[in-house]
Amino acid sequence: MKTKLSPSMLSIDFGKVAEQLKLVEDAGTQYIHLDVMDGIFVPNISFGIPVIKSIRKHSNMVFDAHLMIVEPEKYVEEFRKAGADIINFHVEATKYPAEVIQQIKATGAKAGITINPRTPVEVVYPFLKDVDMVLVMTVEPGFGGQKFMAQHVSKIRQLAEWKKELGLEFDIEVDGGVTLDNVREVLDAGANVIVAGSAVFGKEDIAGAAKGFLDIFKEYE
Ligand SMILES: O=C(CO)[C@H](O)[C@H](O)COP(=O)(O)O
Ligand SMILES: [Fe+2]
Repeated sequence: MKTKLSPSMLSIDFGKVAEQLKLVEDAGTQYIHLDVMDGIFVPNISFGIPVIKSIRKHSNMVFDAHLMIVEPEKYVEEFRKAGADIINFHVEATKYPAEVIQQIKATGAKAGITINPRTPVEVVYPFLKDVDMVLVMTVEPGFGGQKFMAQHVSKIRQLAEWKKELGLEFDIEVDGGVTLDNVREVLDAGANVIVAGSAVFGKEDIAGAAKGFLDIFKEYE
């Protein structure tokens, strides 16, 4: 499985969105991570459907939406229409995870299920055969630029084991505090979609930072 970089737009300069998206896309970045926050599921508000719709015109990257919102089932179709290619929702945010997965797939998007640091990885086991992606949080969701919580790498390892045991193909995405210094730890554990916000858009040389990750990924091909 080819490893993908998914830089988080949370750390982009919102006055230079098109320009900075182009920098990472030209560097070879495949995905762009879109952190949607509602101020209820997480104690922060970011951006939503109209912003995603607007930036869709400026990028051909795969739009990897991370919905940190309660009752994601109310908005799945709208996020898909706005241009999301992958829709990740939190298992903690809905009473109906199985239904949300089917709802996402019915739109033609890929379905991802996400777990907070405090959620045991076993919670997603019943859904593994149905999802395209599992997103493991390595910070408390809500803010960029936090410190990587290394104790959650074991969840990635467990998911990689289940994937092998069950003969499944889902992606394992990791999100929160990932840098050039710790990315090998999550790649070694089995993650193949790497979110990095402050470690890409927070850097002076954005294209160079993205290339730094992509060069490390080559070691794993
Ligand atoms: O979902 C998120 C926060 O809730 C972000 O994707 C994540 O924090 C990325 O930013 P950084 O790499 O700076 O930690
Ligand atoms: Fe995220």
